[in-house]
Amino acid sequence: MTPNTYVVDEPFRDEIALAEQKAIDNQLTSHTNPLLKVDILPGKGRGFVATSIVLPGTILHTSVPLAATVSDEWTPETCGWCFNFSYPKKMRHKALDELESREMSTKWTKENKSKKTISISQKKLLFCSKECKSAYLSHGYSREWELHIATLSLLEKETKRRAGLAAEEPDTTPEDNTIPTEFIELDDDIRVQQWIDEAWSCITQATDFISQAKLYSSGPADNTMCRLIAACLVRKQCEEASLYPDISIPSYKDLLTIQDNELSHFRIQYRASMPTHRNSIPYTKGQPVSAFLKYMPPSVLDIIRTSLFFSAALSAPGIEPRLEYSHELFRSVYFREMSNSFGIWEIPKNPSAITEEQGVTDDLELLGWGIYPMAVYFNHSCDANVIKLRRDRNMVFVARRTIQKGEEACISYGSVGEGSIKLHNSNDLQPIDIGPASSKKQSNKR
Ligand SMILES: C[S@@+](CC[C@H](N)C(=O)[O-])C[C@H]1O[C@@H](n2cnc3c(N)ncnc32)[C@H](O)[C@@H]1O
Repeated sequence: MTPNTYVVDEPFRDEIALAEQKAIDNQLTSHTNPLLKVDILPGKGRGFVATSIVLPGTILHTSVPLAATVSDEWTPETCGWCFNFSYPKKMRHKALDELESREMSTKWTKENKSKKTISISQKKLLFCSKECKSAYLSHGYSREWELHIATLSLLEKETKRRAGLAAEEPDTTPEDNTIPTEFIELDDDIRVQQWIDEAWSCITQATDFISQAKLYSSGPADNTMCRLIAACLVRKQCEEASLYPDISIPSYKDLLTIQDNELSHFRIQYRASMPTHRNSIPYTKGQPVSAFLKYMPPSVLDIIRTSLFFSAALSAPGIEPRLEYSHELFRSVYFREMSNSFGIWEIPKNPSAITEEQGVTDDLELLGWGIYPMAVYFNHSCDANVIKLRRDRNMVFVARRTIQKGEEACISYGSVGEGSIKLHNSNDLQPIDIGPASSKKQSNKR
C-alpha cells in the first residue's frame, strides 16, 4: 500500500501538537466532546457529524482504549503501556519484579490451596520504563491488573501446553444424514441469529469437537485476539465488582454499543463456503451437532476453536482470581472487535510528512490492536477530513481541513487492500484496521 502523502506546514504542526497536549491533559474523550455528535447517516449506519464549524488542526476527539494489546510477534520489543517500539532492543520492565512475582505466586498458591506452585507469566506484558509500569498498575479499577495478569498467565500456560500437539488440521466434518425440515433464509436476521446461537451452544458442548479442538494449537493472531478479549472481560468483571467506578475510562457497556458484526460475517463466510444452499440454511429442530458442523463455515469453526482454547485456558483448576467465561461473552467482544478495532502502528522516527494513517508506510510495523469505543463512529472516506494520530496508547483525531456544521467527520480506513481484508457484508466497507484474528500481515523485520 502506498499511503496518500500530504505535508503539514510547520506552524500548523505546532498548533496540532499544542492542541493535542491540551486535549490529552484534559482527558478529553467524547464523553465531554462538544464538537461531534453521533447521527444516523443514510447507507452508513451511525457516524460522527460536526456540531459547529471546525477549523483545520482542531482536535476533534482524543480516545483512550477500553483495551489495547501488543501483538504476539512484537511483545519483547513493544511497551505494553505506551506502545513505544524499539527494535531490536527488548523491553526491560515487567509489571511485577521477581520478588513481587514470587509473593503473588505464593499468595495465589495458598489462597487456591494448590498442590503445585502457581506460576506467573509476564512474557506478554513488558514495559519500556518504570513510569509505564506504574501507569499500567494504577490504571482502571482497583487491582484490575491482578485479574489481568492471572488471565494472561493462564493463556500463556495453555499456549505452551498445546504447542507441538497439533500436527494436523482437526477434522470437523463428521458424516451427517439429517433430513432438513425447513430452510432458513439467509436474509432472515432473527432466524439466522437463532441458528448461530444454537450452533455455538451445540458445538461447544460436543465432546468430539472439544477433544479435537484440544489439539488445536492457537497461532500468534489467536493469542493476540484472546489477550484483547481478556482485557475487555477483565474490565467488565472489575466494573461489576467495583464500588468505586472510574468514569474516566471506557467501560464494557461502551463496548456493547459498537456494531456487532457476527451476522454479517457469518453470511459472507456461509455464502463463500457453501457449494449448494447459498441462500438458506437447511435445518431440523433438535438436529445433531453433525448438522451444525456441516453448515458452519470453516472460518467460523476456527473462531469456535479459539473460543474453546480461551475457555480451556481459563478453566485450569484452582486459580483465583478467575475471569468468567461463556461463548456469548467471547463472541460479544470478538465480533465487535472485528471491523472496529484500530491497529496500533509504529510511529515514524521522522514524521516530516504526516500521511494518511499517520504515515503508515511499508517499513513500519503493526505493533498491536486497541478497542476505542468512543472513536468507532468515524466512517470511512477516500477523501477524509479527519486524520488519526497515535499518541502513546491514545488516538487523537485532528481536522485536516475546515469541516462545516452538520458535515460528516470521516477518517480513511487506510491500510486496506493487498487481498488480506475480507468485506463483512456486501454493503460493508473494510474494517478500520483488520483485527488480530484476521490479520495476516507479515512483519517487515521478521
Ligand atoms: C467502525 S464502524 C463505523 C460506525 C458504523 N457506521 C456504526 O454504525 O457503528 C465501520 C462500519 O461502518 C460502515 N461504514 C463506514 N464507512 C462507510 C461508508 N463510507 N459507506 C458505507 N458504510 C460505511 C460499514 O458498515 C463499516 O463496517
